[in-house]
Amino acid sequence: MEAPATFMEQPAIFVERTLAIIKPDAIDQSAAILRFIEDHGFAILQQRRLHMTPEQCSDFYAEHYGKMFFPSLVSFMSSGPIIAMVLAKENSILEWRDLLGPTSSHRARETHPESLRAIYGTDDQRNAVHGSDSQKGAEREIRFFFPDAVVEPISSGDQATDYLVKNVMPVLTNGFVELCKVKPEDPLTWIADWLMANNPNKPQVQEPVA
Ligand SMILES: Nc1ncnc2c1ncn2[C@@H]1O[C@H](COP(=O)(O)OP(=O)(O)OP(=O)(O)O)[C@@H](O)[C@H]1O
Repeated sequence: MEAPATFMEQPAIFVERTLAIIKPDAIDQSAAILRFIEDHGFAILQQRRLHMTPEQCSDFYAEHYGKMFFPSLVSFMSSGPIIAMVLAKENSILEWRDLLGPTSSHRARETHPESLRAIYGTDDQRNAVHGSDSQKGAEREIRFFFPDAVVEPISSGDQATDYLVKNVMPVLTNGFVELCKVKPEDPLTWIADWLMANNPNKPQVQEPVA
């Protein structure tokens, strides 16, 4: 016997988060860089503008401690405001690194002229933008700038499907059935109101006894 048709395709969601920074040398170009980020399909989950102290910069770039360029890197990164962001997209760590281009802006202009560092960077150090280089790095860096952020990975694949099937689809399906019966002129507002009225998780307020 044929399996009954499901009401809706079950979604498969694969999301990865990365930390991006617009560095002090490119802060005046932040509107264009933010547009570039959104045009490339990244969701900006969190965003904050801040001015780091030299101590915070030393902590953030601790892996480079002892290198020749470390003192000037700390002084550059603490020279003005930055924008730190959590970006989300499938394969976001690699994809964002690709869009940045090589570390040196000079080299980026030679080999990756379309990259952000080629367009907005100046030299080997003032290279406009940063991106985490691994999953572990992304977790550490996201925690560094957004300590209150949820740190466990965003649900993906089967885990996300299970969550939606268990917690969202049954109520949503009932709502859609009602929606199809009523066929209102503005279906989105109608379904939003219906969900507010039929949310099984809404707090039950007891009427005061007269
Ligand atoms: N040779 C260098 N001279 C001056 N500054 C440098 C040099 N190499 C790296 N830097 C600075 O230190 C930062 C961190 O260097 P790293 O090798 O981690 O490069 P990256 O991973 O491409 O950059 P980021 O970590 O900022 O995304 C660079 O982005 C750049 O600002």
